[in-house]
Amino acid sequence: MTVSAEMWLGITVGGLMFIWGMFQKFFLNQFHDRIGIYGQKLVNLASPYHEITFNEYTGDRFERSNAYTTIETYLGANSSARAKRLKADMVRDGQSLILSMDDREERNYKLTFHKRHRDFITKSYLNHVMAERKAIAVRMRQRRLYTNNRSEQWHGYKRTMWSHVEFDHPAKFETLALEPKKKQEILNDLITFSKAKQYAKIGKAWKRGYLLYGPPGTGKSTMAAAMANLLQYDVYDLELTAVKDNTELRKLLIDTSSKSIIVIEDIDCSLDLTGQRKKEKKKDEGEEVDQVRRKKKDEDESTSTKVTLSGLLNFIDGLWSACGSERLIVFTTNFVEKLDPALIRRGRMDKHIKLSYCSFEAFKVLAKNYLDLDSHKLFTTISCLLGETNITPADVAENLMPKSAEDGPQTCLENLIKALETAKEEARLKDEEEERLKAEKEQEGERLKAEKEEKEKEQKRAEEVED
Ligand SMILES: Nc1ncnc2c1ncn2[C@@H]1O[C@H](COP(=O)(O)OP(=O)(O)OP(=O)(O)O)[C@@H](O)[C@H]1O
Ligand SMILES: [Mg+2]
Repeated sequence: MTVSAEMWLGITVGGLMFIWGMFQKFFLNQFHDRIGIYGQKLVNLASPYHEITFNEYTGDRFERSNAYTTIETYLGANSSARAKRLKADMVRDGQSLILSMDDREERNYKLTFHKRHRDFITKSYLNHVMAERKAIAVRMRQRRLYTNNRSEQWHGYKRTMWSHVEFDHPAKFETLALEPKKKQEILNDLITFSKAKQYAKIGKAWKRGYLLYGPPGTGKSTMAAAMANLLQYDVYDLELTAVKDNTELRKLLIDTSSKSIIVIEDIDCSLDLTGQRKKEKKKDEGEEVDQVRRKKKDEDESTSTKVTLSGLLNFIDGLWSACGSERLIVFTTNFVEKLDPALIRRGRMDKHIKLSYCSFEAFKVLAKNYLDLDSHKLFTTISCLLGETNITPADVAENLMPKSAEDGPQTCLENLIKALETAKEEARLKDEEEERLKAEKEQEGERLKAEKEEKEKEQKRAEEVED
């Protein structure tokens, strides 16, 4: 072959390759696409199934699609159970791992359904997924315990009315020592409240007030925490003595989120009967404070820094709360009789719950909690003693707690019996002492009466002699 013949062949082969490339690019690809489209149409015609795809990212926005994240939450663990590539994250307690889909895993969800169910899927099912997703998000979120800051901290760069920490209280209704009937009643009330969307429909703020009263150590604070845990609410622990006036109180309320429980502990100590906030005791240690200046300061305080009863009533009535949001208000007190009736009338404090000394039923809950006991031969003795003396659940719990590793249930129950006997003896001595004081007082009264009578007689006699 000559050089020119070789060159000609080379050019021809090159030309053919080029033409084949062009043919592929412009004709075959289009042909292929068309086949794809028509093929899919044909399959769709034949197949009764429809499909919705939810891509993680839509359009050219670099934001994750809401629909995708909704489904991700809804499917929860299921989606990662099927994924081949997983990534692990440490959860907040640092003790367990959460597995989720790896970033390189293809991210979209496909919902396939029979075309006859199209209406059901697009109208009902997807709405259900969205509603469920909200409920799941509420269940999963880390709840918070808020405490109110003094208003001096409300301004500036880090201004916050409420400071928060993670709310991690272990209290549960199951472990609360209370008569089962009473416990069930409270549980029913709370659950009915949490589902009562009609509150908003009838124009009533979706809130409910609970007044928990009883002696110290009967579980008022524990119950407030159990309520928050049951309903999965945040807790706002409102310290009224740190609130300057009604305006501040209103601002604080506006700044609370929905699905929350606002707790005011020992309400009787924060507000006195006349509606005047009790002044906080301030220690003026060391330096002598100028009397005049101090008087002026007190006057200023009494005119400008107080939360009044009516301010608190407005607060409770939810006049300032956003409608439709779920809020519980809980007051605790040791002295219910000290509270203004207006403050605790039904409608404001819808439910009054008396927490009292430990009954046998309540003791059984504590024995189960602390010793995992359902029955024991010492229970009869304990039942008798509980009927004869007053002891708080806090004291019972304290005695049931093993003091050392060797302490078994028998020892703990014996400790409790000893404590009950001591309490009974102390109560007997106290009663005796009271009786003695009463008798002494009566005797003294009689003596004074006799003395008075004797004096009167003497006076009469003296008058007769004079006559
Ligand atoms: N009814 C109860 N059920 C279970 N545990 C209880 C109960 N009452 C008290 N306790 C235990 O006693 C401790 C003190 O209880 P809590 O703080 O709830 O009492 P309180 O009624 O709020 O008292 P105070 O009036 O002094 O605020 C709790 O940590 C809890 O372990
Ligand atoms: Mg308390």
